[in-house]
Amino acid sequence: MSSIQLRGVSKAYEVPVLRDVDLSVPDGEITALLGASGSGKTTLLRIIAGFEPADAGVVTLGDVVVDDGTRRVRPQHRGVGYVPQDAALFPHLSVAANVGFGLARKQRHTVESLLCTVGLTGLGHRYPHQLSGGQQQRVAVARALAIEPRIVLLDEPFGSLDAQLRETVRLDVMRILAESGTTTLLVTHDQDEAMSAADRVAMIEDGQVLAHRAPRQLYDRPRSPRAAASLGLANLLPGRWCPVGIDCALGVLPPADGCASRSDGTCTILIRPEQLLVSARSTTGVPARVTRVRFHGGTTLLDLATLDDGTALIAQVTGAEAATCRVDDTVRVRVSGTPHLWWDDSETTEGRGVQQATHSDTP
Ligand SMILES: Nc1ncnc2c1ncn2[C@@H]1O[C@H](COP(=O)(O)OP(=O)(O)OP(=O)(O)O)[C@@H](O)[C@H]1O
Repeated sequence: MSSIQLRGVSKAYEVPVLRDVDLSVPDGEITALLGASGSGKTTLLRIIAGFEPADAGVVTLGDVVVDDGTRRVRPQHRGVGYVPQDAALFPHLSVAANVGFGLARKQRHTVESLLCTVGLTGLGHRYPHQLSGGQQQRVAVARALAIEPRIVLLDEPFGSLDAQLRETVRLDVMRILAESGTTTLLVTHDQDEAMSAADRVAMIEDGQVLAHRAPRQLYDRPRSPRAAASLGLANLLPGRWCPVGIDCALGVLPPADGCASRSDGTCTILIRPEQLLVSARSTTGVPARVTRVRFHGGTTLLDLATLDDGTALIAQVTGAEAATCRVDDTVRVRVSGTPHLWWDDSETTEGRGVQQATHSDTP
C-alpha cells in the first residue's frame, strides 16, 4: 500500500501557509494539485516528502504515520521520489550518475532507458551545467523514477519545457507512473495539464484544499461559481426560475438541477464557452455583437455582448464559423445542453457575485 493521507495538516511561516488540509490520494492514483502561485503547493509536497515538519496534523504514507507532531520519519526512509521545481541535480556528477545515484551497478541499463523516456538519449556523459534548464528538469524526473518509488511527488516538473516537448515528456512520464501503479502527486498551475494528466484534481487556494474530484466532475459540475472560474473559462450568468425552465440573458434554458423541486428562486448559471453555439446565419438564438476574436489554432475564442442588455459572453468556436467571424459582426447565440447551476439560497454559493463572463487568456 502506498496511499497518501493528510489529516488536518497546517503550516505557518510568518503567516499561515497551509490550513487544516485533508487530502487522500489512493494507492496507485495520480492526483494533480492545482493552485495559483503562493497557494501552498510546494509546502504541502515538502511536508509529505519530509523536508519540512507539519505544525499540526498527521501525514500517513501507506499504513505508516510519517509525521504526527511527535515523531517524524526521515525523508530517505519514506520511499518517496521527489522532483523539485529547480531540479537540484548534483553538480559534480554526470547526468548518468545523477540518474543512477542509489542504483546497483546491475541496474545501470535502467539509466539509459530512463534518459530515453525523458528525451535525453546520449546525454548521459554531460554535467548539469552543460544542460539547459528544461534538460536538467528532465534529468531530475529520471532520477526520481530510477529508484522505482511507490510514491512520486512532482513539483511543476514540465514547467520549463516548450509546449511540444512538454506534452511528449508529460505523456511518457505519466504513462510510466500509471503503468507502474505509482501513487503520484503532481503540482501544477496549468489547468489543462491537471485535467489531462490526473485521475483526480485537488484544488488548493490560500492553503486550503477546496475540492478533490475527477477532472470531468470538477469541470462540468464544480461546487461553486468561484471553483468554476478557477478551472477553465466560464460564463457565469444570473438566472431566475420560471415555469418552463431558467430565464437568463440567453433566453429560457431547459429545466436544470433542482428545478423540479422549486417554484421560484434565483441562481447563477454556468455555461462553458464550448456550450455556446454561435451562428452568423441562424435566425434563432439571442443576437449578440462580436467584440473580440482570439485565434488559438484549432479553436477561436469570441468575446460577445448581447444586443439586448450588453451581457458579456465568451464562446469557443471551430471550423467555418471561426474563420468568418469578425469584430462588430452580429451573430446569434444558443446554449447547447442543460447547464449546471447553483441556487442562490443553497449552501454552495461561495463566490456568489461573480455574475459576469469570467475571462482568462487560457483557451
Ligand atoms: N521557508 C519559508 N519561509 C518563509 N515563507 C515561506 C517558506 N516557504 C514558503 N513560504 C511562503 O509560503 C507561501 C506558499 O509557498 P509555496 O512555495 O508553498 O507556494 P506554491 O503554491 O508552491 O507557489 P509557486 O506555484 O509559486 O511555486 C508563500 O507565500 C511563500 O512565500
